[in-house]
Amino acid sequence: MAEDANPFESLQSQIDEAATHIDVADDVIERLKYPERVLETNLTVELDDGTLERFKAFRSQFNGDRGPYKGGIRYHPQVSRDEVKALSGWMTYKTAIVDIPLGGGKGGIVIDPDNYSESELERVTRTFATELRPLIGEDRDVPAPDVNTGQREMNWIKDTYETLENTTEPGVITGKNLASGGSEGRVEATGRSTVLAAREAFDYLDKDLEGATVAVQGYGNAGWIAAKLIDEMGATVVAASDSSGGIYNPDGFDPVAAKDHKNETGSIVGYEESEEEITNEDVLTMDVDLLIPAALENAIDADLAEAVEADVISEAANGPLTPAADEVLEGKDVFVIPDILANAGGVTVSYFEWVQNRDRFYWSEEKVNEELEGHIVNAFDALVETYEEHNLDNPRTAAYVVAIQRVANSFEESGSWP
Ligand SMILES: NC(=O)C1=CN([C@@H]2O[C@H](COP(=O)(O)OP(=O)(O)OC[C@H]3O[C@@H](n4cnc5c(N)ncnc54)[C@H](O)[C@@H]3O)[C@@H](O)[C@H]2O)C=CC1
Ligand SMILES: O=C(O)CCC(=O)C(=O)O
Repeated sequence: MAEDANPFESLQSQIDEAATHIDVADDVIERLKYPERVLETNLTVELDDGTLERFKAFRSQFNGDRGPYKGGIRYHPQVSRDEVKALSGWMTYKTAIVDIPLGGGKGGIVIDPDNYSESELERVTRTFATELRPLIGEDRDVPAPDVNTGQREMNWIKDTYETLENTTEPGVITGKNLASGGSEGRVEATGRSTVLAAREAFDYLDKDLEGATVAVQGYGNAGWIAAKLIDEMGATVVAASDSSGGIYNPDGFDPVAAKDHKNETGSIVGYEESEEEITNEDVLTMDVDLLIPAALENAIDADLAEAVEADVISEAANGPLTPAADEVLEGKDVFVIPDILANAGGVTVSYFEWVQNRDRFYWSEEKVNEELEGHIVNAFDALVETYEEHNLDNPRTAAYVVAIQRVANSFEESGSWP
């Protein structure tokens, strides 16, 4: 298992590294390294057997200089205050690199949803929504899905908020289903940007995506869609894993059938096209052209990075590399497309959902995907321009240079209170 780095410290070291390449004053950088505020709350919820259980929950509002705080809500036993703070910081620089008028936030509940019934999860979610009510709103803070949450939870939060506020405000949350005001293309958006960014990187590096081999770690929303779309672009997905283990076929397998198998059995392990069952570490260190980490933070530490053989990494997950791993991979000339760009499709289409909710006018899937592609290609071009102009060794630093500069500009141009 990879050694754990504190994700909040990882975020701060990424900011510090980028800060050495930009002309932003130290006191402004200091402001950009910490959340503006963090809600820590305890949700007391009645279980189906009538007993009460307490769940710790957080919402971090990192930065609102460029617009309302924006970012997902995660349900996971490892959710912690520092994790949520880091994730909200990454959201701030993510919305900046893709240049959408939003800030950064993130939330989470310390819970393993597999251990609770649907009605218990609904009560937990509605209790959290009640706690969040004074903080959120379409012009204040707009949550969305993340690990182990999806349309169902977003619909519950919207309904709770609208009921308590006695209003209609679908833009208070994104990632809803279509009937509740969701957007076409939101479910696929994170995986879509991961592969669009990979396509741009392959083009930049003069590498052929057609026939390229791909390994995907994590087969949830982000990972499986990335596998499906990269397969459609002509690449060959040879390995994938989820929390139960991995599958491998040197000739490639059908990502959709692998997902069907996971839906039926709970895991991709045992999928019939797999020639060999492999470990999660095998997936991360496989000799492939493209590696897509799509699970959780700290998947690759410095030791594992020594064994990584991929040429390009497109980070669907947030924070999958520790800073020490980043350094090792930089030394090995692995081109890492940073999370804040690679997985920014999710928040970009969330932004489109928010725009559509406010306009009460809905777009076709074709328009959503076309607009998304424009934002990702522009962000990649901005990264490359800065990468070359500053002669940087790490694309992540280039992305942060662009993003920090944009957030700092908004802050500085708003003037100051006496
Ligand atoms: N859902 C979204 O719109 C967005 C998600 N992300 C990031 O993508 C990553 C994955 O999120 P989702 O796909 O939404 O979550 P999900 O809950 O749909 O899927 C997570 C997947 O990771 C697997 N997993 C967990 N631990 C693992 C391990 N140690 N080894 C291998 N697989 C493991 C799970 O089995 C599951 O297949 C997270 O870092 C999340 O923050 C980023 C941007 C947007
Ligand atoms: O769709 C959103 O607003 C945020 C998605 C998210 O949590 C992320 O990009 O990490």
